[in-house]
Amino acid sequence: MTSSQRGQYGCEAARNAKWRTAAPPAPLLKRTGGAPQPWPIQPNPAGQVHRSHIHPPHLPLFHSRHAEESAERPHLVTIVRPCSQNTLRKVTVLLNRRGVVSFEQLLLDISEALGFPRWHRSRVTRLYTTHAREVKGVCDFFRGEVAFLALGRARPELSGVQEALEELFPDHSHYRAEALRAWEKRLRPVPDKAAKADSGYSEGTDSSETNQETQKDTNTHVKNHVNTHTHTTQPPHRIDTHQPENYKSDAQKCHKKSRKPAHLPNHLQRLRVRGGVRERKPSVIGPFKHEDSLREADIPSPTLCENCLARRFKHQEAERINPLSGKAPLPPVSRKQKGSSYTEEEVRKLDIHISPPPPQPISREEEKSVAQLELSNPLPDVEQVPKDTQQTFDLPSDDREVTQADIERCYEIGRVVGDGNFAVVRECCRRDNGQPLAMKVIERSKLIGREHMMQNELSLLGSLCHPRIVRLFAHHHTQTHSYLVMELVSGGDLFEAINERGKFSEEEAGLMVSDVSEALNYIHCKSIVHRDLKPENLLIEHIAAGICRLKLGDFGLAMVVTEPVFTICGTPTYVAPEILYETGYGVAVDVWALGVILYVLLSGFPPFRSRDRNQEELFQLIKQGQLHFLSPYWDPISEEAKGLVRALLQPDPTVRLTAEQTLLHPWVKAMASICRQRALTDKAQRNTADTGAEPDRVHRQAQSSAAETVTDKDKTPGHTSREGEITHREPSRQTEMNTGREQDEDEPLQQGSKETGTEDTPGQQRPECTSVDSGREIQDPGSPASQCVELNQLGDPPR
Ligand SMILES: Nc1ncnc2c1ncn2[C@@H]1O[C@H](COP(=O)(O)OP(=O)(O)OP(=O)(O)O)[C@@H](O)[C@H]1O
Repeated sequence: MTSSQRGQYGCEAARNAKWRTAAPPAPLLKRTGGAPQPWPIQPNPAGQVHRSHIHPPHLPLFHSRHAEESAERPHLVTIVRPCSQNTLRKVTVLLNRRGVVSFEQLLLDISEALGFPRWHRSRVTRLYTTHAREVKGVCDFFRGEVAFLALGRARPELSGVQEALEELFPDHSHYRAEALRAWEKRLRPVPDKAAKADSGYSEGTDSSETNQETQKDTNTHVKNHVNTHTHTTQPPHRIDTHQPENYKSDAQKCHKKSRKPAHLPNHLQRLRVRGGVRERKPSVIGPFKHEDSLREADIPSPTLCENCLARRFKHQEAERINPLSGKAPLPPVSRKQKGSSYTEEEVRKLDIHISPPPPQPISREEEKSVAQLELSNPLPDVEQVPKDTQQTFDLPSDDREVTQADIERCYEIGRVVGDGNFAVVRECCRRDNGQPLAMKVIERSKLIGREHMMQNELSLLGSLCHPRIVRLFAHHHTQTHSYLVMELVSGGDLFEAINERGKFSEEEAGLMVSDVSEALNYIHCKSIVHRDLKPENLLIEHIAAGICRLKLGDFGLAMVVTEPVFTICGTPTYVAPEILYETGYGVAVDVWALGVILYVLLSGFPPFRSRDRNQEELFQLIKQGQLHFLSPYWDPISEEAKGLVRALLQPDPTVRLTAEQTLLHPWVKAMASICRQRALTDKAQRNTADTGAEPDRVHRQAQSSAAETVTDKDKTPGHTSREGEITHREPSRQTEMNTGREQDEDEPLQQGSKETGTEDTPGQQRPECTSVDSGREIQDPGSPASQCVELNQLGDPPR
C-alpha cells in the first residue's frame, strides 16, 4: 500500500476511497488565506486589538452543544501540525459543521490547508485535542475545541508536541504542562501492548484514561460555558482559581498542592526559552532552514516542496524498536548467529509452518511470456530471486490465530522500512535461518468492515511468483494484528527515489519501464489488474552502481478482471481516462499509469497537473488527454522516449500499448541494454579488482557480450507495436552502444526536436537548481527562485 489516499481494504465504495469523485468539494472548510495564517485577531477587553493566542480548549469560544446545534455558524479553529526537525505548520480555518461531509474528508481538507496534499505521505491522518485525546469523528471535532494538533502516520516526538503547545499557548505555561503530561502518557510505550506501536502512537493512554480525560474535558466545557466571556481574556490558571475545586485540572491541583511551578520532564527542558533564544536542533539540511527562519519571524511558512520533505524524512533517525516485545532496539537484521536460541525444529513446533513452497503451476501464456522476458531482458545477476528467499513458509489455507509470542519466536523484527495507511512495514528475519524478510504489520481494527480487501491482497499476491513482483511468503494473524511476511526489497520505493533525484536518465527510466512492464505483463496474463500502479508501490533493488531495478508491490486494489470494471479507484495523478469516463475498464489502466510514471521519471513532474491541486480540474485534464512535453524540461529527451510516452498515454485504451508491447519497445530494449552493459562493466571491474585480471580485456569482453545480447534481442520476433514509427526507428543510443562507446551519465542525451505545448515559454531557461544531496530540483519557472517547487504531483510542478 502506499501514500496518497491510501484507502484500500474497504467495501466496494469505501475501499476505493483512495479518492472519491463522488465526494462533494468541501466549500465550507476554508483556509483563511493562501498560506497558514497567523493567529486570529481578537479584541481584548479593553477594546484594543492585539494578536491573541489560542484559548485553551477548556475555555471554549463555543460550547459543545452550541457548536453542534449551530451548524450554520462558522467558527475559527487553529490546527498545528508538528513536523520533523521541530518545525511546525499551523493554519486557522473557518469551519461550518454542516459543510463537513465526513470526518475523512475533514482530515483531508485540514491536511491540504496545512500544505500536505491528500496524496502526501505526511498528510494528516489524526487529530488530537491539545490534551492528547484523539478526535474520532465530526461531532467530536465540533465539541467546541478551538485548537487541535494534527498528526500523520508517524509517531510524533514529544518535543514536537511541546513546540506545538508552545505555539498555541505561549502565555499559559501551566496549561501547557498539563497538556504535555497528557501527551507524555499517550506517547509512553507500553511494553505488554507493544504491538500497538506498529500502528501508531495511541498506546500510551488506555481507553479508560482517554475516557476519563474526555469526561474531564466535557466537565470543563460544561462548566466553562457559563463563564465563557470571562475566560477568554485570562490565562487558565488564573481563571480556574475562580472555579469550584472539583473543576480544577490535575495540573492546577498539583500546582496548588506543591506551590511549585509545573515541571517539564528533563528531556524537554532543552527546548525551553533560555535568555530569549529558543534552543533548536540544528537543521541537518540547508534548504529547510528557510522554514525555521520564517517561523522565527512569525511569517507563515510556505509549503515545503516534496523534495525537501522527503529529504527531511530521510534524515530522520531510523526507528529501532521492537514492536512486539517493546524490548531494547534490535540490531540490524542479519543472518542467524551461531548459537542462536531458536532452531528450525523449535520454530516448527509452533503453529506457524515452515516448508518449501508448493510448486506453482505455470500456464502456457505465462510460459510464453516468461520465455519472451528472458529473451528480451536477461540482465546478468539481477533477475534471480535470491536463493535464500526461495524457501518460503506455507501459506496457511485457514486463518488460524497465532499469538504475538509465536511471531516473536519465529521472527526477529527490526526497523521500520515504510508505512502506509493501514500498515507499517519492518525489516525482520527468520530466527531459524536468518533469512532477511519484510514484515507488513496491519492493525486489524483498522480493517473492520474491509477484511475482504486484505483477503483479496493475500490471495492475489500469494499466488504470484515473479522476480519483478514482491513475493508474499506467509501471513499470520493474531487477535489484533495481521502480519504479512514478504520478500525484503531494501532500496526504498520509487517515490522516495524521485524525491531524491528529481528525474532520471533515459537509460535508468527505460530499465524501470522494462521492469514494470515485465511485472504487468505477468499479472495481465493472469487477468489481474493492479489498479494502483504508482511510484510508492514500486520498490527498488540496487543492482550495480547507478542501476536499480523495480519490484511491484501493494496489491490492495488488485483484482481479477474478466469483464469491464466500473469501480472508480486509484490515485488521481495516475488514473486512466476510461476510469473517469466510467465506461468500463480493464488491464490497460495499469499501462496508462506506467505512462504517467515514465513521464515523471524523465521530467520530474507529472503529465497532468492542476495548478491549484484541484482534483476536478486534474480529472478534466486527464480526460482531455492533451499531452505536452514542456520546454525546456523535455528538450533533451529523445523522440523515441517521447513516442513511448505518447503510446502509453494514449487516451483510447484499445490503441494504447499493452504491457507486452511496452516491454518489447525498441527504446525500452535499448535502454535496458545500456544498463546491461553497465552492469557487465561494473561486474567486470569488480572481478578485475578481485582477481587482478587484465582490466582492458575483461572490459572488452563485457562490452562485446552485451552487444551480442542486444543484437539477439533486436531479432526477437513478435513485436507488434501499434506505433509503427517507434517500432522501426533505430534508437541512436543503441548505435552508440553497439560501437562500444561509453555513454557518460552527465552527457546530454540525444537532442530530440522540440515539441512545445501551449504553455511553453520560448527561451525559458532551466531555473537555478537548489542542490542538496544529489541536488537536482527544478524550480518552478513561474515562482521566485527562493521558493521551493514541488515536483511530480508532489507539489507544484511547472505549469
Ligand atoms: N517488501 C517490502 N520491502 C521493503 N519495503 C517495503 C516492502 N513492502 C512495502 N514496503 C515499504 O512500505 C511502504 C508501505 O507499504 P504498503 O504500501 O504495502 O503499505 P499500506 O499500508 O498497504 O499502504 P496504503 O496506504 O497504500 O494502504 C511502501 O511504500 C514501501 O516503502
